[in-house]
Amino acid sequence: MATPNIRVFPDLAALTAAAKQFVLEQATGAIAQGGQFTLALAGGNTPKPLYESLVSADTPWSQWHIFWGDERYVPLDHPDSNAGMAFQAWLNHVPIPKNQIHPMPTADADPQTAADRYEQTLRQTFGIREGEFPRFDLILLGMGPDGHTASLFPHTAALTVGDRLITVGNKDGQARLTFTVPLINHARQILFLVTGANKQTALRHIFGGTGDPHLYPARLITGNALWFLDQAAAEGVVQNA
Ligand SMILES: O=C1O[C@H](COP(=O)(O)O)[C@@H](O)[C@H](O)[C@H]1O
Repeated sequence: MATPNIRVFPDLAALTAAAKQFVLEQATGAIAQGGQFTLALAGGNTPKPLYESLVSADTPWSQWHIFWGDERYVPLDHPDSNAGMAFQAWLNHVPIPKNQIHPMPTADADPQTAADRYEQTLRQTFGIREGEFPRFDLILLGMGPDGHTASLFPHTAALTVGDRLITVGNKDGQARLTFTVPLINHARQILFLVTGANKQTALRHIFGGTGDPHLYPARLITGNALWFLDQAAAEGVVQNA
């Protein structure tokens, strides 16, 4: 990887405040330039306080378009649903038009059907043809201790999908839906939010460019990425952290 663009914050609260400011700046810039802001959300624990903090933001919500970068294959009201979490923390409380919020579908018996369906949603919304990739204004990502990002897990088939926008991920035999590596890498801006000491080993390999990229899938994200780390994740990984 080229020299990674990393910022370290003392704790989750400081990281969240900076992430909120960053997201709102990206929104302002995109809306000024193109009249809309296309944002893909991460799941997991780390972004939840960011979503909660966005409830009070002063921004033209009617120009926001929300998608998800990955989803567990469970209904929206399931406690594991990434979309369910974001609705409860944030989206139920702001006036983004409902037809501009696009949770990944999880009701089809075959997750591949759902992946195809979401791919169509993206193609129609962004007005792109077969073989083209949309350019999100901002994709939020997290990273697990195993180096997975979105639902791109180590040594799974999803890592090698290069001709699709959405594919089926595999977490210990459980289906997930996920953005593909090329879709993520096409984003105007990617923002990783990573907290906790248990992420240090993976971060060391990712920033050092060492180890098999398929063992640390976040290494495959070579697009325009900014990394926000808390002190615990950065300790011993980032110089002077
Ligand atoms: O399962 C998932 O985990 C990752 C990382 O989550 P975190 O709790 O360690 O922040 C997340 O980015 C992904 O969206 C989610 O599905």
